[in-house]
Amino acid sequence: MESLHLPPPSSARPHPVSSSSYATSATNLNAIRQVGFAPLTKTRSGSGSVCVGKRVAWRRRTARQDGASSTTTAVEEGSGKEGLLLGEERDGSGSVVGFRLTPQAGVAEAAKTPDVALSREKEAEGVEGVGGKIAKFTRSIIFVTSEAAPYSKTGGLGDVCGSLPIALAARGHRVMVVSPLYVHGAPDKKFANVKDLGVRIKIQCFGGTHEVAFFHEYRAGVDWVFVDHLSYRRPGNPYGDGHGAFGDNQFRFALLCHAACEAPLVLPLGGYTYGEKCLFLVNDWHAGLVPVLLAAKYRPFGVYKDARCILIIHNLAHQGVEPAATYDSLGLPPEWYKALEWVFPTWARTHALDTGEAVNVLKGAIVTSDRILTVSQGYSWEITTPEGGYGLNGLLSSRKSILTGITNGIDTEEWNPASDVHIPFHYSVDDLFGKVQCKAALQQELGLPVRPEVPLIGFIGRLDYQKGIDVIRAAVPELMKDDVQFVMLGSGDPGYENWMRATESYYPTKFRGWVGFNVPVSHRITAGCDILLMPSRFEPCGLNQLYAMRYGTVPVVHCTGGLRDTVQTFDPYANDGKGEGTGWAFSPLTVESMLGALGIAFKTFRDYKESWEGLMKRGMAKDYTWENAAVQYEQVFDWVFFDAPYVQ
Ligand SMILES: Nc1ncnc2c1ncn2[C@@H]1O[C@H](COP(=O)(O)OP(=O)(O)O[C@H]2O[C@H](CO)[C@@H](O)[C@H](O)[C@H]2O)[C@@H](O)[C@H]1O
Repeated sequence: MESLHLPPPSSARPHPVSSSSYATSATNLNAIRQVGFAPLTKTRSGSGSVCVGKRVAWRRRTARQDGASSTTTAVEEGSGKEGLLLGEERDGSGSVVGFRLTPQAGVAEAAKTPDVALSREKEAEGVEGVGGKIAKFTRSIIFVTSEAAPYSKTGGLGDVCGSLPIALAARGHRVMVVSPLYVHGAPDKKFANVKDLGVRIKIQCFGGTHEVAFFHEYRAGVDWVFVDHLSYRRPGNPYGDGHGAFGDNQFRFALLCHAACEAPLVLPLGGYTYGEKCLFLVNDWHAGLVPVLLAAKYRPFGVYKDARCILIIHNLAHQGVEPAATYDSLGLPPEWYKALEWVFPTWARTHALDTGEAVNVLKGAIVTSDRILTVSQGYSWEITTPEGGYGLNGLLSSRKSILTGITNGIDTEEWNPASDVHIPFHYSVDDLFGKVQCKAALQQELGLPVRPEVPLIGFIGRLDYQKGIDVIRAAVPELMKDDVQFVMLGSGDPGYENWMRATESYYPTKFRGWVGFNVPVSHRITAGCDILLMPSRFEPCGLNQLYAMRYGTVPVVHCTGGLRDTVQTFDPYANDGKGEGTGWAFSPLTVESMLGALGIAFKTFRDYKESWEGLMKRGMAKDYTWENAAVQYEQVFDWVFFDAPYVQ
């Protein structure tokens, strides 16, 4: 299919008109958009940090200045006419959550699109979703995320935000995913079906007014919404390029959050907006300003008072911390500074005059969200401990009663050894011959000796401290003494990338290091290896061990977080000698204990073929479908609506 080249938003585009025709509290919205959160006049302490003690005085001054904070303009060229009310949309409790309007000129196309209209009607009539299961209460759900596969992916976050929305939509929920439109240069096939909604909003933050546009694709029952702004249109991945992280990431993701808060109010998807009574699912720090904005910018004006927000933590190590002086740019009222305030302990400060003052977006999300979820139960406990809490353990402990974990699912269509388009041979739990062929094909592809009797170990992941890559590096000389083969696929830290290249030339018949991000290769490694190694220092959930088990590849993992929850150490004596378990989870994280676990795995692979087959088959039989996880999410959705909003 011919892919689209998307032009950047510009003032020459169709002129937006008032959004007053939408089914929202228009008067209140206008009030919000007219209230100024103008930047404060800063004074500085000796260290260069903003002096917080002066804030109140500045606030009074700026309150009189009254610059518009966020102006929303929308819909169709020129008309400004209100749509005709055709009907209402009600939730499970009978409350009106949205109105069906006659489509306005700018949105007629979306409403007319037959598959969109038809599937939305089917949902409304209660036609059964995938697996014949529909949620008891259906909700309007807004995912906010920095990445969503297949449009953007650098790791597991993209996988989750590409799959969970579809699973929830299949259960009858109305689901929108808001993420940036990362396009650059040549037309990008991934965005070939994305259409400009013709809606522009103006967001006031970072000392200026920034216009963003919304693009849209309705796919697999989900409204995929892409926020378009020049700052997302650059080479590299969503967060950085060869020179490191982008310096304006705080701005880029603040913009995403502002736009995501407006999306349910201004986007007439399928003819009508999602409305105010919706549930935001915000993922990691990039989306962390959403609950703060709901509490600080919208609720004081009576907007979103029935909405709720759940923070999903995929990785606590990244928190969106920036100098305290940047607070004034975020487009938040000055009196909410404390929500984001973050003071580094004395030992972490760089010099004697450093006051350690910063703003921490994830902290802001933790103190304003209605509930907090992590991507496994084990991790939800770990982040309340000093070892796993990255400084936020105290705060997270204080919110323990609303903190839960749900293990991620996997996309069982993309990751299915019986039909995977990326692997050369197919197989299933009933016929494993294809796996033997996949191993031979992988050895051949990598230029390794084709030897079925040699255990082939794989590693896939970011070359990052989190993934225990230093432990692998320290263990390789010892590991390579054994008759094994090892293939690593990863990118990240240039030091480790160079080490992988050097190791390959040092052990040409045993080691391969594939530097880069390559999804088809990751599938072939998952299918072709006997063992998947994951010595992660911490792992909120981990997806590769789940993919591995589904492909009959036995995981050897560090016993932490989601790895501990999902990989059960092999016990050959259990079950009347038939054995139990799906892999090995070793602890502590040392070279010795990792080599010890690998040694047992090699012995089992070589000498106990039946036990090995049992390990493979038990892993392949595990149910890690998103359908399963979605049902658990729904339980949390019910809980979040039982309670009043945490910040009113
Ligand atoms: N070089 C490469 N080439 C091709 N594919 C590659 C690759 N490197 C990684 N991938 C893929 O990226 C994904 C990585 O997912 P993980 O869950 O293992 O880790 P990540 O740390 O990114 O995610 C964070 O979020 C997820 C989702 O919640 C949590 O499971 C996890 O614990 C947490 O750290 C997998 O799909 C993997 O195959």
